[in-house]
Amino acid sequence: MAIKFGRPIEMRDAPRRQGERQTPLASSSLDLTVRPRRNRKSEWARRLVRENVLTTDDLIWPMFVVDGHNTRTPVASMPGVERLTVDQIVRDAERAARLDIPCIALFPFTEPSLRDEEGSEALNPDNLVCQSVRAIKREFPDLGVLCDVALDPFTSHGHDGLIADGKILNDETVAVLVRQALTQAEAGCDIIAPSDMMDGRVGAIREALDDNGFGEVQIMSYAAKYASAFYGPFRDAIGSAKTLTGDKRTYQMDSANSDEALREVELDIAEGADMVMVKPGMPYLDIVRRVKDTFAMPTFVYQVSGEYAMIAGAAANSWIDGERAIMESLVGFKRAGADGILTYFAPKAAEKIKAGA
Ligand SMILES: NCc1[nH]cc(CCC(=O)O)c1CC(=O)O
Ligand SMILES: [Mg+2]
Repeated sequence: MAIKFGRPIEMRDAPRRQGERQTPLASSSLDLTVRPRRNRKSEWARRLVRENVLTTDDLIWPMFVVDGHNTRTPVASMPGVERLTVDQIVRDAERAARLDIPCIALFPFTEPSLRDEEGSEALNPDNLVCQSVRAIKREFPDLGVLCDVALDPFTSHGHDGLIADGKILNDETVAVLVRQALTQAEAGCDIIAPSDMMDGRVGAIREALDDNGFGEVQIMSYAAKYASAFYGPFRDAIGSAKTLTGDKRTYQMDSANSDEALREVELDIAEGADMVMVKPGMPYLDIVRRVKDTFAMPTFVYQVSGEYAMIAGAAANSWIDGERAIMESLVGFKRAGADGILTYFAPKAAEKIKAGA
């Protein structure tokens, strides 16, 4: 059947039956040959024609790590999400493994006293991220661990790179990011995920990993990352919201752009990215679709903190049915072409999937 704009051409002019019917219609009946509702008549019929499925294999669970012991601190703007001390991160890693979530992602809340202009704590082999990776890998070597590469959790100004005269320096920042990536790889990180949006960082990190015996460490590039208001709660969670000076629009993308996302993704693939990511998620589903269709790469999407807060906040007020909204938003990413989703809803969604719901 020829399809144009998603509709079979043959159907456009013939929605109704031609000629005489054997059985006369009741006066209120439409004489329709095609009734799409037939395929929705019951749960088994809907399951039979369902085009996309969400499985636990599609999920990456981002977690926040903080200094201390045996403590879980709620993040006010992300109801249900907590900052965890390293021992508690290991407990949630165990939960991830039990739920068949393939991979977790780690983000640190760095003590303000450890933050400086250069983000030097990023290079400390004993920083919270590295401690967590080692602790997790000791107990759960088969759980994937992704580490974010960017300086914002470690800088006093909250930017992802080094600053001089109010400008974010590109090449100087890349040199530091390379060292940060090596530090994380040394700790046992499986996937390096540069989220900084400096030009050329994927190639530089790939070369350094290969030169230092980390040829198997993957790179998931935040390739099309937009300057977004939806990162607000994340910046609360890592403690950079109050300190951030200005915004990130000289390095993160303009939300009005789409072709530019393809150019960014193309560059990161050429530089050696194994997987690419679009971020944020829900307002950028068109970008996910274009990236997947254009490059046929493993394509990930980040349902970011503000998206989480919108759903969790509305659900907490009973303005929406939270569980259904979560699953609907996640299958929406699959429908758009995503191979996987970073989402703070990962454990909840995995539990629901496992319960067969
Ligand atoms: N470069 C850091 C980084 N890595 C992931 C997020 C956002 C994640 C979220 O909002 O859930 C950010 C924030 C930012 O760029 O300001
Ligand atoms: Mg780029």
